[in-house]
Amino acid sequence: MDITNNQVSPVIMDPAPVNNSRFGGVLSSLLPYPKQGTSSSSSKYITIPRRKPGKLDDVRSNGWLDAMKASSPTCKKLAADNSDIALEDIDSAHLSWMLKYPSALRSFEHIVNFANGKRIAIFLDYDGTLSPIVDDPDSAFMSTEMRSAVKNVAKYFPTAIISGRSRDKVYDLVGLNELYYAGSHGMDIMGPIHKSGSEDCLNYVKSTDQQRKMVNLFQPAREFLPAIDKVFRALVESTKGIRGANVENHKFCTSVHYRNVEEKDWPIVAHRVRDVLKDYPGLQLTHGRKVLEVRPLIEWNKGEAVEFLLESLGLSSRNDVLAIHIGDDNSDEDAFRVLRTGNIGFGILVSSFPKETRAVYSLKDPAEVLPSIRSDHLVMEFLKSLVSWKEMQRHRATYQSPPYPVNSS
Ligand SMILES: O=P(O)(O)OC[C@H]1O[C@H](O[C@H]2O[C@H](CO)[C@@H](O)[C@H](O)[C@H]2O)[C@H](O)[C@@H](O)[C@@H]1O
Repeated sequence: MDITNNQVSPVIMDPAPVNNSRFGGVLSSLLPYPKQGTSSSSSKYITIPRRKPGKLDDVRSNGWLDAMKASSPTCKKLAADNSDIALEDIDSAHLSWMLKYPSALRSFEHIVNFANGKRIAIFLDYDGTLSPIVDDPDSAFMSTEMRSAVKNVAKYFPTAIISGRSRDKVYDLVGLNELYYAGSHGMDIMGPIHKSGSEDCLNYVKSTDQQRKMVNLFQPAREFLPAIDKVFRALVESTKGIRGANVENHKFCTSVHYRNVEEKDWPIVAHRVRDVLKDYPGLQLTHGRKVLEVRPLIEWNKGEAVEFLLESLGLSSRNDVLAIHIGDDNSDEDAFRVLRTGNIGFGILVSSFPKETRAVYSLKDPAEVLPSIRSDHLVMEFLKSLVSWKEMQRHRATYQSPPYPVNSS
């Protein structure tokens, strides 16, 4: 049996699953990938390994431009024609991709059957997941309906936003106090007081949240703050002549947007960024959706942030936890990977086009690719379905319990 779909036999398995004691060998046989690592331990948060600087990739020979072109491709059919798309118009590559990564909405029954009796934790990316992708990053607002869907989810399940934006910016955009927030690709986490009590290390900062409640800030890249600030200013300076280029400071990382730059000028963006980065061997470059992201060269990403939050919430090393991460971007792959390899849960990739992913499910299958159906609406539908399912379960539990106390003597 496979968690991805109970009707079709969809997923070609990797090598035979190993028995996973965390899940009593059950989840390992349900998820398509076997557990490879062990569960996280709090001691790993004391020192986060810094990676050795590598040689800076050459813009032409090493595929910066290919990656820039590949990031966030537009589905030609959608761009060219806003009219109805028949299912038969969707190419076979997409259909076979969908067999491998079925729609989380169409597989909902299967997901909740599997989740029954487990403690669910929800991790959500922001841009392209909770909000639609727009040209101006400052105008990427989530809808009021989405906000209320996320708020409802958080009533029943611990919920965290894990974004490439700075924590403050993403908090301003989401505006819900009941969530946990991890900004700068997980390098700035505001979470609960760590259950293991191991916060006495350099990476932790005690702070207060918007309601003046004591919280822990976990910032494993604090020493990079001056470098990020400097590189941000250098990038602003070096790209200021490029029409449409825009640089954002996200505190522990910085983004160079080229969505609004004419494609003929993309090589200029790539060269300028590369030239700046030559002076910063402690920083690395990653590719997002029409954005170049500059971040500290440390072993920390959205995947580590998911593990960290699970541990802080007292949800790691338990057999009954199911973590779900929903995201659309390359950086979300780190979270998908951790969930797969740790057999902790699964990822849901939001994508209109087939792509390699470590997620188990997708949102936007061929029928959902209609231009009138927005990805964030599908994510909202999934979140609402989870809430309805949970409410139904509670209702059933109340209805089935005897109306009077049972005398056990
Ligand atoms: O991890 P995320 O929350 O998805 O953050 C990744 C990047 O998101 C933002 O950029 C993306 O969304 C913009 C608004 O829709 C869009 O204009 C841009 O092209 C996308 O890449 C954010 O502005 C970036 O700084 C983040 O790195």
